[in-house]
Amino acid sequence: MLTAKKLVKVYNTVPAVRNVSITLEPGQIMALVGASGSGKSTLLNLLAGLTDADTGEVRLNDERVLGPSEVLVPGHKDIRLVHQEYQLMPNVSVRENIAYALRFFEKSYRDFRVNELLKLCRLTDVQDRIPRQVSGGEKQRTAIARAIADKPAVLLLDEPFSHLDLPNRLIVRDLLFDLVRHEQTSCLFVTHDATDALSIADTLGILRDGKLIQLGTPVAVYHQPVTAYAARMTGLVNILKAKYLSLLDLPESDNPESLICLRPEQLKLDDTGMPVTVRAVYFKGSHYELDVAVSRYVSLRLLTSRTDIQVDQVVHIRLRDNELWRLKG
Ligand SMILES: Nc1ncnc2c1ncn2[C@@H]1O[C@H](COP(=O)(O)OP(=O)(O)OP(=O)(O)O)[C@@H](O)[C@H]1O
Repeated sequence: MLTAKKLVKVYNTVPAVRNVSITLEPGQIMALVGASGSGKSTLLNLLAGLTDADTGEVRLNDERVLGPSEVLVPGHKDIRLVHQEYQLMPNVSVRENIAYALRFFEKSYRDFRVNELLKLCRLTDVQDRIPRQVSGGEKQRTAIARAIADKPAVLLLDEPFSHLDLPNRLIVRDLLFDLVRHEQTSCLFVTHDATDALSIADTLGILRDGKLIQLGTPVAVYHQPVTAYAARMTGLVNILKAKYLSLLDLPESDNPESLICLRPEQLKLDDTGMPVTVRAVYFKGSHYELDVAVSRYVSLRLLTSRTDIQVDQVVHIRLRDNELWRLKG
């Protein structure tokens, strides 16, 4: 189990990580989501023992993970970090890049394990190519295969999905899923886009300005975000002041300035609902996203499978159930 307790890191005067505590169980996938500059990379480096914390500590089971000022070779043997740039050896094949991580093992085991990793990471067909002859997705999977070759307890990934197209994102998502299931590796990745995090993580954290402002299951964070930032980081959302609830035929709350979070799927088209004007229609493949004007000041997003909605059309909308989520800020 990897635990971080009250980690703090300040660069000169810039606080990059503020008092972050997390626990990562074996076989668990955790995603930390945050905007650019929220401290994601710094936190990963602290967890990997590659940056010294100002205060706080990281432990793997009962052992303290030492920082670079305390050891000759920075990093912990059971914790691996896959960087965004992959850092592969450019002049040797995919297979040899992976095998290098196993150079201290017997050849028969090394061959067996490399074949297993090539299969797990869907790289068998490109194993003899050098990195510049494979795609970005394949490079990244090579970096993951190399990182997990000697079965570390913890795999940390910096933005594993950000440079990949959709098919490759799905391959990496499935790969991480298989990895934790087959090898009981703990996996923590950071990302600025929660789309993949929501579907794969057991636990989702929201980082803002170096602080972990929320930690919970993806379902809980998605439906009950603590702030407007957490709501926006986890998907499409309507955020409106409580004083506008009457426009939706809902009772206003005691504090008219408090913020209400309404996910688009909580709204539906319903002929008995409030009239609104369609401002835009976006085709999303499986459905359409509508931007509707409720008043001069309030517009909302909702989803529909109807194909007949046009811009400027008046439609009627209603809340699916009367459950509203109030944000704290
Ligand atoms: N070596 C450094 N020296 C000074 N400030 C730094 C250093 N590294 C990061 N910072 C600052 O610390 C804060 C957190 O940076 P960090 O790179 O951890 O964020 P991030 O969430 O990973 O950002 P991004 O998504 O853009 O990579 C930022 O304000 C950044 O400018």
